Amino acid sequence: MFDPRSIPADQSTIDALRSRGLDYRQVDPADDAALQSWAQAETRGFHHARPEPAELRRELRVAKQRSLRGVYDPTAHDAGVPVATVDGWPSGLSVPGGRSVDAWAVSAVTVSPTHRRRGIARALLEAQLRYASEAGAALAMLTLTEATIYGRYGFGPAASAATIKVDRRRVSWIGPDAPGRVQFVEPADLIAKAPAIARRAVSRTPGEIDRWPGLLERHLGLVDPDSAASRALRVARYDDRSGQAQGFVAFTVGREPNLPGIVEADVFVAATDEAERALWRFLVEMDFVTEIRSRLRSVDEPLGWLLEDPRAVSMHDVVDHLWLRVLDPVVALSAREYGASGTLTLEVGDALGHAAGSYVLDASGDGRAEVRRTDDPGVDERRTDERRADEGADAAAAGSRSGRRSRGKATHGLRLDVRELGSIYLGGVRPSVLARAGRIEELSPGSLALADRLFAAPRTPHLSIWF
Ligand SMILES: CC(=O)SCCNC(=O)CCNC(=O)[C@H](O)C(C)(C)COP(=O)(O)OP(=O)(O)OC[C@H]1O[C@@H](n2cnc3c(N)ncnc32)[C@H](O)[C@@H]1OP(=O)(O)O
Repeated sequence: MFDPRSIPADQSTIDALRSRGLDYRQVDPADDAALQSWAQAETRGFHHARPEPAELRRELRVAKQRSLRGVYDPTAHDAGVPVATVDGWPSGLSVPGGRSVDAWAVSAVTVSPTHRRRGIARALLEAQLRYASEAGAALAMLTLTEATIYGRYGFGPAASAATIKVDRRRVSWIGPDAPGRVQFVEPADLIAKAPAIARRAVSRTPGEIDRWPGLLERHLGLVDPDSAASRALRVARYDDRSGQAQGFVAFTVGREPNLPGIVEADVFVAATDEAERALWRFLVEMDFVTEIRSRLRSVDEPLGWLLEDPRAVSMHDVVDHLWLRVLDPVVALSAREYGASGTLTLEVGDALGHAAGSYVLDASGDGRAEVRRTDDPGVDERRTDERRADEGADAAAAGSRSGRRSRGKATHGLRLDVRELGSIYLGGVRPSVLARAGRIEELSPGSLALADRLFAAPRTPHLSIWF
């Protein structure tokens, strides 16, 4: 895996911020005091309380693997605490068809209220995109606080999430019985198996990203196991008929004396549909509760179809959860599978340059597509050659497919900005919807209908964590 700490600080960002009297630098992963100051600035930037000591220790462990960057004001009262923070790291992103594409996660973007609106965030974000390109990421990605911040850097909303609430009194299960079993497990006993289950859950869901070391420990309450929050957490695991662990939920039941409780199940990891059904059934049939809530669930949950009364399930707080920014359209578009065959030109605009150009996407009926850049064929051929070399065994298959396929001139095309390309990439937003909003231009009749069919994904994209 590419080590983000090896990328030197971006010189143009250093110069731009120095001209404003500010220092931009990477936080030394060996300097615990500097990491702590960075973490304090980040929690303050998000208006959070100061972290508990155990949480701070966990953050430092994660931080040592990352390339944290900070902006420092040498004239400030405490010049060792950054006035702005950002974190970025390489991570796989699951795409339709079951592959993972190399992407770059951006997180922890904060600028102190004392230094806002001086262009610091812009400098940090533009540098992150350059690091991502240097690292070979085909896309950058983030989850965000406010939806008005990141469009200007080429990000578009690509996968939604929602809070699911279930009225326990209306629950009557009509779905199939699971052949395996759900059982309670202690978090410490699950942690050895949890990463493998999570990995399979991630790979079957477009929009999910690789889990990083330390995340599952936090989800299972193992960072500070004696805290009240950790002691309230219960964990149940689903094992299939052959005893293979295929999913787990971590939940709390909040209740007042003598009153039924409310289940809060925000950690819900299922590597198979069978595990997903079994874990839902376990939660929604629980006695002595009135409601089951789960945040960051898919907007396409099958739960309503498993109950006699689908209105027992309601969806709340639907948000544009995952935002994507395409950096290399050839690699990004080649990684996913497509829902139809056909040839489509994409004329992509990008004010920051990374993805700007004209591309032809040539999809065969087997789901794969060949993508090439048409406005600079030399660059495209080099990139395609490198990609094929990287893909090893896939190269032979790709070669034989391209032999079968016509390289004829594309007759269908769209003109769009890189933001819209990010939004349609995983199949969570139909190109025709963005065209209705005036954000995609159809270059010839039939192009939108073809694009809708091509970009359709068999599974609605979904990201179930914050990062
Ligand atoms: C991936 C993540 O980490 S998401 C987390 C984002 N961070 C937060 O929400 C924490 C609280 N907010 C902040 O720390 C800051 O307000 C930030 C980071 C959002 C913005 O930092 P600033 O340094 O003030 O932004 P900067 O001066 O570079 O502004 C760049 C542009 O973004 C715009 N902008 C900045 N913040 C916002 C906002 N909250 N809403 C809308 N527009 C914004 C500016 O107006 C400017 O617009 P322009 O392109 O027309 O010139």
